Amino acid sequence: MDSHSHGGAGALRSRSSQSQSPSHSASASATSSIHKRKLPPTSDDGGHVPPFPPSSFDGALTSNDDLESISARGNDSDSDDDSEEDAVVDDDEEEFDHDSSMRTFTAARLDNSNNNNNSNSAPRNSKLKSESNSNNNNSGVKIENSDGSAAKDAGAGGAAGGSVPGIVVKEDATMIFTDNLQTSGAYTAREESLKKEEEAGRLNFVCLSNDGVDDHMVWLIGLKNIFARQLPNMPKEYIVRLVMDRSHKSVMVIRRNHVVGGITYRPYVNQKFGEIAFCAITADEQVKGYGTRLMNHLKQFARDEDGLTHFLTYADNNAVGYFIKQGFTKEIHLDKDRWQGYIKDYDGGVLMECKIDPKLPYTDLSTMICRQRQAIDEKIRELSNCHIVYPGIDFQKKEAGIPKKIIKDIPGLREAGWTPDQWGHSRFRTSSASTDSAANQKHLTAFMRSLLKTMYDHGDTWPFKEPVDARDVPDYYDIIKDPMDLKTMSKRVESEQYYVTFEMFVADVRRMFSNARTYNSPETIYYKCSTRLESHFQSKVTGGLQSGTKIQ
Ligand SMILES: CC(=O)SCCNC(=O)CCNC(=O)[C@H](O)C(C)(C)COP(=O)(O)OP(=O)(O)OC[C@H]1O[C@@H](n2cnc3c(N)ncnc32)[C@H](O)[C@@H]1OP(=O)(O)O
Repeated sequence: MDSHSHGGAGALRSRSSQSQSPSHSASASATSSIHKRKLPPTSDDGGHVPPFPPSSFDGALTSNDDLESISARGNDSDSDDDSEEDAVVDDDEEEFDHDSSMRTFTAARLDNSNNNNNSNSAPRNSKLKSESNSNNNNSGVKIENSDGSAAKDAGAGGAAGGSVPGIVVKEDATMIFTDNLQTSGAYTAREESLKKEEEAGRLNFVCLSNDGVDDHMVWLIGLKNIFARQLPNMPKEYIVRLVMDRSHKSVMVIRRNHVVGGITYRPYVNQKFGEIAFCAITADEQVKGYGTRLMNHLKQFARDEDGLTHFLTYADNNAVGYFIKQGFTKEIHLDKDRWQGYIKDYDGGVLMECKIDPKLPYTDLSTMICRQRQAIDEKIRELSNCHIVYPGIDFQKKEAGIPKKIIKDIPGLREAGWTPDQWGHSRFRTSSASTDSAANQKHLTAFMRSLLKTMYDHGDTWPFKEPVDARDVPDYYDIIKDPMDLKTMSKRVESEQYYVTFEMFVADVRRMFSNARTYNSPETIYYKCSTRLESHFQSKVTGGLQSGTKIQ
């Protein structure tokens, strides 16, 4: 990138819109002296300026200077620069003054410059973040049948959810992805709603160049005004010149016959790439999805009408994020022979490239994404039952979190892949399959006692025998909020009342080991002891269960 310096402050301008930082401005320039566009010898304009202004606008805009002369004037001084600009865009300034959206932007910009002298990208980004977050939150809505009862078949691999009373199956994927945009992601939702606006005729995307048609000229001037406001460091003459240059085209968002924003680009048809010169959305319509939809229309148009395969642009530093989201990269893969010497260089910007896909339905991406999500959802349904919602259990508790009655089966547990041989997750039963709960408790206590003994006998037990003494380890209880040790567990076992299920006992053992690994780092002896003792415990549980006591 060229980084020539310029004599006068008035010359130091870039396309940069939002960054008001003096340092940024001082390094940023897009005046003709660094504007290195090299017109291709075979170019349709052949290097000469297209007729401008069009006949219908005679007198409205009077300057059609070439860029070199703009640069020369721009270099003079601030006041020169201003007066020159005024001479060129006097009439347009009128429009600015009457454009409330522009006033809003100016106010916002002043606010920003008060709050943040270097760049307003931070507040801008936080706004973007919060918007997208709120959208994302919406997308977390759980979809179930509205009546909560009409369960549907779970699909190929699914359980027979439809026939089980009380089971709720999430709504059909088609419904989720086409009728409920909240679940479809912020991008798709925005694209879809703008598409609907287009279909209803309230929004239009048009691609025009300076063709002399009155309506088109009004729109082009509206777009030029937006660029001039949104890219304040760009010389206004330069904007006028490119927007009205007949070798450039502009894709515009038109709402209620007013321009909301647009992109001006120059198609290099022979080289099959386009150069995006300017891109902006009017201030009070930004971050509503127009920029994305505009880019999608541009890509579709440039591919289908101009036969382009790539776009290049010098993205302003503070707009790089936007361009990345539109598929642009900083790596330029396009053969240099195709573009070097053709496009304009800008300071304060990053050269970025976007490959235009030959097949993608750019203006209907939302439908494509919805279908992809639907296909993935269907695949997940084939492999899992996670869309089936079971009614749950009536888990009545006494004080100590102990079930009043034994729960025979938890709905959905077996369907989720649970098998009775998974230790630690089952109710304790002796092999005698006694239904006498007192006898069961006795067997359970004996089994737990034997497990504690085998741990006590193990050589790695010493760190776990007693509760950790806070005098020895002052911060232990700051970090470990739920301590456990073998002595405490022994007391609980001997009470013959605490551990009424084997899971409760196993939970305490696991907590004791996980505490040790939370507080201590892996290379410590405590950590290693916990790992070894736990595996010893596990093997004893398995062995004990196999030899007479079983859980189910
Ligand atoms: C080549 C050049 O012209 S470079 C100069 C680019 N133009 C400007 O900087 C002028 C001021 N800015 C604008 O006019 C607009 O904000 C544009 C054109 C950059 C973007 O248009 P918008 O309508 O605001 O974009 P849209 O609402 O579609 O946002 C698309 C995504 O880009 C993000 N985005 C928009 N602007 C920016 C930005 N400046 N930086 C980072 N991300 C951005 C949005 O948050 C959104 O992200 P999400 O999909 O994750 O929610």
